[in-house]
Order: sequence, then structure tokens, then C-alpha cells
Amino acid sequence: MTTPTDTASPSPDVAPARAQADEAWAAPTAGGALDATVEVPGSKSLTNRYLVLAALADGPGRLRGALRSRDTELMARALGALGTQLTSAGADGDWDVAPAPLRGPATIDCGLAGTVMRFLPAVAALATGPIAFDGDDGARVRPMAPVLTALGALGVTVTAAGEPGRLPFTIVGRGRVRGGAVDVDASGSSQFVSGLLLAAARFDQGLTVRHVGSTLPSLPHIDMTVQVLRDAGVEVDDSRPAIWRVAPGPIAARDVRVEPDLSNAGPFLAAALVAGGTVRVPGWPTVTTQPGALLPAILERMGASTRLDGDVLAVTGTGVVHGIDLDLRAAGELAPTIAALAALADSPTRLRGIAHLRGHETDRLAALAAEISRLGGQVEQTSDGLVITPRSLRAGTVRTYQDHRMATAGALLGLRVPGVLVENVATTAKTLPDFPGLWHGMLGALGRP
Ligand SMILES: O=C(O)C1=C[C@@H](OP(=O)(O)O)[C@@H](O)[C@H](O)C1
Ligand SMILES: C=C(OP(=O)(O)O)C(=O)O
Repeated sequence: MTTPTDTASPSPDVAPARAQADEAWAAPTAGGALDATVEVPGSKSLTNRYLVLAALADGPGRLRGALRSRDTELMARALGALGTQLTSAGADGDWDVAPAPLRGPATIDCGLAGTVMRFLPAVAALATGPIAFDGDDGARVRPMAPVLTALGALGVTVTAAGEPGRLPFTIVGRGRVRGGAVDVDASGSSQFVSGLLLAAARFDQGLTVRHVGSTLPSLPHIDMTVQVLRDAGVEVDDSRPAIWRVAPGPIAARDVRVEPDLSNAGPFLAAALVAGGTVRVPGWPTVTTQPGALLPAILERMGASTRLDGDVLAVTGTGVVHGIDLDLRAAGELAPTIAALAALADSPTRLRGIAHLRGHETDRLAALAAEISRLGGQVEQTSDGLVITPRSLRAGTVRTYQDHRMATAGALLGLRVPGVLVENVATTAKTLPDFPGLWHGMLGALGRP
């Protein structure tokens, strides 16, 4: 069956998941060692890159096994509002994408999705007409200025509708962007670089982006951008550190299969350390740019043994978790999972290199410190991370701040600590369509309310 993506009216898929006190989810404790296989849906980061490239491509393309979650539905809806035709096909999350001339006027709801708010301004600049961007309340405080300043320097008209350098704003597209070269401070988010590179092949002169900030987070995500561009026939030179050159030229239409989301696999794999036993994730790629590829090595340092059998990653734990001293600069989106594990460990943990998490879905350093402390843990915020000293934890409600990874971190704590409630677990729909179902499925008969 093929159904057109409805771009006209908001659907429950893209509405923010609202917190209500009576909705708190009772995180199940694990009543024994796990023995589970968890099918993790497609990667958010790859799905949203492939969608953007498909909309800018030289013909119709297909995404197979795409993630269908709030962030990716928002991306699809936004591209649809700009004129791209998206149809969903089959039961496997496939999307057929037919590019069309990009045009405004249009309104783009970014929700809380960094990939939508940072990847689409450069695409909007290639459209004709005014494109108004806005998002959730929480999105209005996420950093945007480096992308908007860079576009301004390239001659694109950006009009602030609120505080400059934040959502909401309007891009007045002229149907083309000159391109050339631009400096960007991406110390707040790698997405500032990715968002410029993804559209750059369609700029008249292509684009050279030079990162000028003190630190560069999430380099694997920039490598992912470079890789998907190259896979689509775009010439990218990344031979100099922190400089990327995208040559002007066509973006090839493709039929691609999306890898499972390895970062979303994190809480499930980590559950094996907390509860003991084995959790397997099929579809684990041997070669990938996803930062979640770092998980097996990290989990081993924290006490797991891991094994890749074909494409099935198996993580086995004993229930004993060790603390770790870890620079997570390359993979900040793993931090909530690692922090939850750390709170259950037998020795202290120091997480470094993740100051930019203060601009994620919420200030994740503050949120993790507050919520682990609320359960009786000891967490100190540092200038670029957290120091977590394990303490005996008690029942309580984990607040989630509209942050999907705070909710999955709460679930992980609840595996060990009886009486943990997770506020607004529905917020996990940002990147996982049915987190509670998958979690209960993993536990099976071992899950105790
Ligand atoms: O490009 C991407 O798909 C992402 C880049 C990273 O952003 P930051 O560099 O802001 O951490 C990551 O945390 C986010 O979940 C997804
Ligand atoms: C930081 C994240 O998301 P976003 O793409 O909205 O930045 C995340 O998923 O951890």
C-alpha cells in the first residue's frame, strides 16, 4: 500500500509529547538475567540526511528501513512543505522521494529536532520565497546562530522573528545561493557544519566550510555527512583538519537502506550490564560513521563482554558495572546512557568533552545531575562534563524535560532501582516509535512493575 505523506495538517506523529503527572511510566525492574534480541529501528541521523539529499537529488529515490519517528516525520513534512513529494511505501518505513522545485511561502515546524532546525535553513535558501522556521519552546533556546550567520555571509536573507540567532526566523530564498567559503564556529554543535555541507553541492560555487572554534564535537556525524554526500556522487575534500570543501554538482538519486540507530541501541545494550545476561542487536554494521559504533568498546570498559556474530552484536553483562573516565566529545548523544550506567557502577565515573550537551534537547548536564541526584545519587557538573559517584539509589520520579534520552536513561536506572517512575515517557517518540514496547519486549517475563 502506498500513502501520500500528508503535509497539510499536524498529525499526532509530530505533535510534542506533553508531560502530565499522571502519565508517569513505572519503569520495570529486571527480575533476572536478560536473554533478548532487540530490533532497533533506523538511524535518525542517516534518515534525515538521506531525506535532505533525496529532496535535492537529480531524480526520484527511495529510503528503505527509514526511521519513522517525530524527528524524521518533521523532516519529511518540512521537505513536503517546500514542494518535495514524499510517499510512504510498504510496512518497513520506506519512503519514496520525488524532488521538485523548492518553493515558498512555507512554514517549517522543527519540533525539537536539531537535524531539522540546522539542516533545512540552507535548503530553504535554495527555494524561492519566504520560509518561516519555528519549533517547540525548547527549540527556541537551542543554538542556531552559527548556521544563520554563515548563510548571511553567503548573501542569504535571514530575518529574525524573535531573538537573533534563535528560532523563530525566516529565510527568504532566491532560488540559488552563490556559495564560496565561510567560517563557522561549530563548538556548540557539529550540525552547524553538516547543515551547510548537505546543501552545498547545489550552491553555484559549492562551498568551503572552515571550523574556527576551540573544540569540535561529534566529528563522526560530520564524517557521516561527508560519506552520504560521497555516496551520492558529490565530490568532498576533507583532507585538511576542520576544513571541508564540497564541489558544485548534481546529487545522485539513490535507493538506500538505513542502518539501525546504534545510539538508540545504547540503552538496550546497557541493560545487559545492569541486569546481567545478554542483549543482542541485529543489523549491526561492520563499517559505519554512526558514533554508536563506539558503544561495544565503552561497554567493555564498563564490565561487559561483546561479540559480533555476523551482523548481530551481543553484549553480555554480569550485573556489575564499572565506572569509567571517558572523553565523549565524539559521541555526546551516548552520554545519558553512560551516565545512567555510571550511577549504578561500583566506582566513580568522569565524563569529559561534552560541554555542548547544554544545548541539546535540554541542558543535559544539568538534567542528568538533577535527576540522578533526585534518586539519591551524587553528581557534580564540571565545565565540560560530569563526575558521577555511585550511591545507593531510591525510588522516585525522573523528570525528562522533553528529552528522549533522559527518558531512556530513567528506564535504565529503573531496571535496578525499584519504584522509578519516568515522567512523559512518550517523549521517546522523538527518535523511537515505541520505546516502552521495545523495553518490555526485551524484559519479557523478567520485567517486574
Ligand atoms: O548530525 C547529527 O545527526 C547529529 C549530530 C550530533 O549533534 P551535536 O554535534 O550537536 O552533538 C548528535 O548529538 C545528534 O544527536 C545528531
Ligand atoms: C542531540 C540529539 O538530537 P538532535 O538531533 O535534536 O540534536 C540527540 O538525539 O541526542
